[in-house]
Amino acid sequence: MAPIISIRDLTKTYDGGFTALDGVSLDIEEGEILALLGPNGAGKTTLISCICALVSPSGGSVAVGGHDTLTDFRAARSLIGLVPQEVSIEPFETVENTVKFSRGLFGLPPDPAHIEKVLRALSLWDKRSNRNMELSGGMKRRVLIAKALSHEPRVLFLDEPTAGVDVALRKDMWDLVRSLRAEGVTIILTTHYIEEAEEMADRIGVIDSGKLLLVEQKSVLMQKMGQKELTLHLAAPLADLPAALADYDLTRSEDGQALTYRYDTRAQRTGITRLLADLAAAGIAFRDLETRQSSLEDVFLTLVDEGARSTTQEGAA
Ligand SMILES: Nc1ncnc2c1ncn2[C@@H]1O[C@H](COP(=O)(O)OP(=O)(O)OP(=O)(O)O)[C@@H](O)[C@H]1O
Repeated sequence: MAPIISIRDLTKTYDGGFTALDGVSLDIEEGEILALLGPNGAGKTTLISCICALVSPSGGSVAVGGHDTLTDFRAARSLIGLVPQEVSIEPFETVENTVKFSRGLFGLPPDPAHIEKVLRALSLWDKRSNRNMELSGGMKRRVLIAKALSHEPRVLFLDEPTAGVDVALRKDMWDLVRSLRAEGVTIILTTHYIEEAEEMADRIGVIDSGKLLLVEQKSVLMQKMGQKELTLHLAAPLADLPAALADYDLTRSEDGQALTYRYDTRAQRTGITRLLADLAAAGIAFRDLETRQSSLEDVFLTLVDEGARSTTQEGAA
């Protein structure tokens, strides 16, 4: 099946000369939840804004549902619901009218039943006659989501939807995201909460300095996370790894005082028993050991760190 969003070689250089996107290519499949992770200033909002045609790219192309966002803007935009990071709603308008108005902006006929469904799903039905200015911060965020869903989009963008919201609202939001996905809506979210991406996403993309460093199925990343490290602090420093241990995924510390063995926690055999026997046979004794589980956060930090180093090297070359 053709991807619902197809991004090719997208670049964005802002007027001041800053390059916020640097050759991003990505296909997003219909019905998936994609989480975009990246540090502050990585380019996540710029990417979303280019896909939603709020920011004009400097190069490359984006198609949504087969419609080019530049040459076929209206058709592309009508498929998209966007929940922006910043809360911006008309303070004196009522909740219900705000959401109805949003639907009208897309040229769709009124559909009170749909508006009611959306407001109920977001626990806003009881507040429908309140003015936006009378709502709490969390409720205003819900109104933004209701607006984004008012025209029944096939793709929903959530730009840091849970930044600064309480646990209950966060849970509600994720329930809603799950039910939308069940209806076939494609969801792209940015978040700083790695656990959230871990829980919700089908695929995870890591972006830094305007470059997409990785896009991977969560299950594949989880496999990487399933890695554990066993560090052996040796009784005496080791100058070189003996050839008898060459088959193990072993790293010698710089000072030769420690050996680190990486293994998959879900593999049938970890290989630790055999390793310890082979170490003893090679005459290598250890005085202490520790184990450590790598997390998605480790994977993320390593990628961002490696990305930063390769960018510095490119700059120096
Ligand atoms: N209108 C603009 N003019 C100039 N530079 C901009 C503009 N908007 C964003 N930038 C710059 O582009 C880079 C990427 O910004 P962007 O908002 O896309 O990052 P982000 O990944 O969404 O960050 P955060 O996690 O902090 O929201 C930043 O260095 C930012 O300062």
